Amino acid sequence: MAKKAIVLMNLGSPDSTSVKDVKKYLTEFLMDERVIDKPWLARTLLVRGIIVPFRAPKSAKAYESIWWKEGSPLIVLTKQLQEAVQKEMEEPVEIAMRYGNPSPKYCYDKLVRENPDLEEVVLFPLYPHYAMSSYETAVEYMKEIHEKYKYNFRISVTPPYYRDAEYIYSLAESIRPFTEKSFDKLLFSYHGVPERHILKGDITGQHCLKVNDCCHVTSAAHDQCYRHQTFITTELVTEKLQLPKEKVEQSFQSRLGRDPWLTPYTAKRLEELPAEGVKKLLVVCPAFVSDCLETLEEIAEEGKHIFLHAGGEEFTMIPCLNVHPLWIRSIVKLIGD
Ligand SMILES: C=CC1=C(C)c2cc3[nH]c(cc4nc(cc5[nH]c(cc1n2)c(C)c5CCC(=O)O)C(CCC(=O)O)=C4C)c(C)c3C=C
Ligand SMILES: [Fe+2]
Ligand SMILES: [Fe+2]
Repeated sequence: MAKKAIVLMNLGSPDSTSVKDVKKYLTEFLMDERVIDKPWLARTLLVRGIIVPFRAPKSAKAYESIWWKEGSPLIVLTKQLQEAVQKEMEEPVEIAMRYGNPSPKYCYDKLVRENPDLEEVVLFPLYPHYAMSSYETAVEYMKEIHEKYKYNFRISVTPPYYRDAEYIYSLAESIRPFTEKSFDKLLFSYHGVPERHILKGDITGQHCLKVNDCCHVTSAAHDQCYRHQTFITTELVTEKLQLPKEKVEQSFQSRLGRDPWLTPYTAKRLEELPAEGVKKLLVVCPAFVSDCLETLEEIAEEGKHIFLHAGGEEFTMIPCLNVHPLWIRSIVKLIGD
């Protein structure tokens, strides 16, 4: 029985690849006001009336193409991560998903049942970067459930670790073996967000996407600027791997809807790169620490197809950190800090 416990928090997946389960998952996900930041009525009409009915059958097919016999890769890999971290820690380690299962309440209840003297829970978001639609919503929801059900333990939160030396080292070392054979470019493809989210998150109200080269000009806004934080991860990993700048590029994937999202868009760059002389491409997706639909389907299947169809010759997707031993080491270190 422990006084302190760790919760690894991830996004979540549908319970199965059935259209019904995918609809339920997408509705919970997209009705989150930190994901689709429109007033409740507009969001409800858009999500329940348009996005979910049209998207669910397509998403269900996409999930089917990557589903493992044990379940969703994201959930299976997060469980594997839990087991690997647990081996290195005395405190109990649990997982909780922002949408779907296992839910935050299920996770807290299990911890309390098994550890009646629990005093503190450390939340570890499996997102290296701060975004309203990922890190923030996960943390705020865990806090909301904690308050709603009046649990007796206190919670603390691991800050975004996008520039943490151990994290950068683990990411760089996971990429290194792929850079040891010949390649033309390494593309860092991050999950995108609407530009509006970046403007909303700007605590100064006058920096993000307003100042020239905003993400490289010092600002208090950067503590919550997803775009800035992704650039820093790319720059630090590039430095660590001693790669020439011209062999590295950054883009943003997974755009939903017609609003402007962060650019350049990955799909567009994959189509353009072969004509620019890039024939052998490596792609890494550091917004995700566990492989998931967005890496296994959107990049490794769809992205590869776009690139090869446009004249590319070799496309290699570098796996996420998943259960890389250096990543486990950095999680343990970050939790201890
Ligand atoms: C407005 C829509 C979305 C925003 C903003 C968004 C931000 C965001 N998402 C992740 C991580 C993941 N997203 C995943 C899937 C996914 N994302 C969206 C929409 C937005 N995400 C949708 C609709 C979906 C579902 C699948 C689909 O229909 O395309 C996943 C994979 C989940 C899985 O089960 O494998 C992850 C992980 C981040 C980090 C982020 C902001 C930075
Ligand atoms: Fe997403
Ligand atoms: Fe910025």
